[in-house]
Amino acid sequence: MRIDVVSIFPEYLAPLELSLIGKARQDGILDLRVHDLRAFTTDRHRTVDDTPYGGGAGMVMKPEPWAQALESIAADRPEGSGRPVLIVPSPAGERFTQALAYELAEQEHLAFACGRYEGIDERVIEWSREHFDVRPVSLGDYVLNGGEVAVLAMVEAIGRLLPGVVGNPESLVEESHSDGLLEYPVYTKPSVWREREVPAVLLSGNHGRIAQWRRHEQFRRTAERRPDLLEAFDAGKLPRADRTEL
Ligand SMILES: Oc1ccccc1-c1ccno1
Repeated sequence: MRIDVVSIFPEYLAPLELSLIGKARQDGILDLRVHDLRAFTTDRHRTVDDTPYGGGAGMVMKPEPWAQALESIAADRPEGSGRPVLIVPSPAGERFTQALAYELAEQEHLAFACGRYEGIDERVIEWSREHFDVRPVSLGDYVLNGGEVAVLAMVEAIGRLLPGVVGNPESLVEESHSDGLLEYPVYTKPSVWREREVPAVLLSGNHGRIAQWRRHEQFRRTAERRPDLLEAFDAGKLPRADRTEL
């Protein structure tokens, strides 16, 4: 998979050089490129923002540097790859979910546009549809100062689903949201810790009963913490987690 990220703070994406995503890049599973939006400006001050039409506080990101950056990415797309997906992190986007992570992990080429200030001139989003499948995406119902943090989260959630990134693909199957429910609680040695015991069933060696207990714990936790997920589960709206291999 090829991923391009455009930001005025490219160093914000440095954590993607670490751990599993960093290793996936070294192994050639993930070709991730970070671009400084200011490299696509032409004025002496490398200006990327200006005052909003219609007034209001803050500044808006100018359209032309974005068009130059995105045209450059579209022109450099991998040989034979389909239409790239442009993900625009935004509080006004569709919700990022595990199902969307699976969907995006199947793409050959993703581009991320990290907005700052009050956002990117809307005409960039419209213009981008000429070259990309454009998806405004929100991490959740809260406000960040820019898209970089959202990109870190999404690239990790997507990248870890690619074949060869996590050591044991089985671990992708039994995690929160993989089957529409929250994951069960986990325990390790010692069996008694500060007078707290591990549930006896987990020490029984009875794999059928352990599986039953774990499933019950998934439903109990989901009902307690995320009843909204339980409704979706009951309605059969499961995320596409039926794949251990993408
Ligand atoms: O609040 C934001 C500002 C810029 C880019 C993205 C966001 C955001 C908030 C939630 N998900 O994305």
